[in-house]
Amino acid sequence: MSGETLTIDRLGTHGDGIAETEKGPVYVPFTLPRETATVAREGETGTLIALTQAAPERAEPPCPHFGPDGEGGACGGCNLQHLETDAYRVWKREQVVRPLAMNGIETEIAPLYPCEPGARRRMVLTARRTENGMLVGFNQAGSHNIVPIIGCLVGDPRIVKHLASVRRIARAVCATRKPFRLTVFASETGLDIAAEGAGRVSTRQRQMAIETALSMKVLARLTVDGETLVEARQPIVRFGGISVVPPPGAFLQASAAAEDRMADLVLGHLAGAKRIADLFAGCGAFALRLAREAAVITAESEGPALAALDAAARHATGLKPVEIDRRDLFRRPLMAADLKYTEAVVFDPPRAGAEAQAHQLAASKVCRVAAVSCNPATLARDLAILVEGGFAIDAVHPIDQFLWSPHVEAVALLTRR
Ligand SMILES: C[S@@+](CC[C@H](N)C(=O)[O-])C[C@H]1O[C@@H](n2cnc3c(N)ncnc32)[C@H](O)[C@@H]1O
Repeated sequence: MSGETLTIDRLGTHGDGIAETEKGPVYVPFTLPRETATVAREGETGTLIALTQAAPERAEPPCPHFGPDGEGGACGGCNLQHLETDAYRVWKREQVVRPLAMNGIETEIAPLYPCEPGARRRMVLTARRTENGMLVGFNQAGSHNIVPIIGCLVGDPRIVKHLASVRRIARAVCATRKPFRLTVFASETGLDIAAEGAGRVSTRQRQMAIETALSMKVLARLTVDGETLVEARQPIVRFGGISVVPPPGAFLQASAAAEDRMADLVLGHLAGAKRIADLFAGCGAFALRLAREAAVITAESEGPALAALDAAARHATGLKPVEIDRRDLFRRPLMAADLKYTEAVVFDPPRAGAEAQAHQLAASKVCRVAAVSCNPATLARDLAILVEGGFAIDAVHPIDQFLWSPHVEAVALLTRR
C-alpha cells in the first residue's frame, strides 16, 4: 500500500497521533509525537503503514492484540501501550490538567495514581455468532468488527482465564446474528455473567445454557436480559467490607484498587460530616462506606441498583441510617432547599456530568463536596459552576482506572470559602 510521509505533532485526547498538515489535521492511531510515518490517508483518518522514525518514548506494546497488526484486528481497548510508562503517566495526567485550565480553574493537581495490569474486574465484551463460530471480544477501534480476545492484560485473571468458558456461554444463550453484550464481573464468589440483547432464547437453548453454566465451577450467576438462568452462588461485591449483591450487569467501578483509592479520598475529605448525600450512588460504593460514620441520603436513577444498596444497608450492622431516593438527577436534581440539612456531598455522574446538580449545589449551604468523574471535560464544567457558587478546589486527583486507554478517572475535593 502506498502512502504519504507524515510527522506526528501531538497526541489527541483519544490517544491518536495527530499530524498537522496544510489540508488540516490527520489522526493516525498507534503513532507518537515526533515520529515520522508512512500513512494511508482518507480525509482526517490516517492508517499507519510503516514507521520511518520512532520516538524515544516508544515502548514495545505487551499485548498481542495491540496495533494495526494486532492479532484478530486492532483492539480498540488499549491504544496507548506503545508509550513508555513515565511519558504515558504524564500524558494521562495532562488529560485532567488541560480541560481544567481551559475552564480557568487553577488548583493543585496530584500526580497520576497508577493502576496495575490485571485489575479490570468488570469487562464489557461484545459477542456475535458468525459462520466460523462465536466471536467474543472487544470492538475494533472505530468499528463494529469484533476482535476475538484470547488473552487480555488489563483484565482480571479470574475472568481472562475463563474466556473460553465465557465463549461457550455466549454460544449457548445466543439466538441472534446481531452482536450482543456480555458483562462479566469477577465477584467475590465467582463470575457474574450478564448477557443482554442475545435474542429470544428457546427452551432447549435455555437448558443448554444452564448445563454449560453449571459445568463452569467458577460461575456465580448467569442472567439473560435480567432474568436469572443460574445462580450457583449469589455474586457479592464488598464496599469497605459491606456485602452487596449487585443486579445483573450493574455499574461497578472497573477496578477495585481504583475504587479503594477514590473512596479513601472521598471519605477523608468528608470526614466529620454528620449528614452526607451520595448522588449518582449506583450500588453504594461510597454511600455504604460513608454510612459507618454519617447518615447518608442516596440518589440514583436505576431502581435495581438502589434496591441492592438498600438491601445491603439493611443487612449490615452498625451503619447510620441510609435513605434511598430514586430519581433522574439530570431532570430533577436535588434542589438547594432539599440539601438544607446536608453538610457534605459526593457526586459521581456518568460521562455527561452533573451540570444541573452542580447549579443546585452552588446555590446550597453544603460546605464540602467530593466530585468523582470519568470525564475531565464535564468535570471541569461542573467544577467551574461550583467555584462560581463559592467553592474553592482543594485538590484534584487523577486516577488511572483505565490503564493504557485514553480514559481517566478524577476526584476533585472542594470546600466552601
Ligand atoms: C459512574 S456511575 C457511579 C456509581 C457509584 N457511585 C459507584 O461508584 O459505583 C454513575 C451512576 O449514575 C447513575 N445515573 C446515570 N444517569 C443518571 C441520572 N440521570 N440520574 C441519576 N442517576 C443516574 C447510573 O445508573 C450509575 O449508577
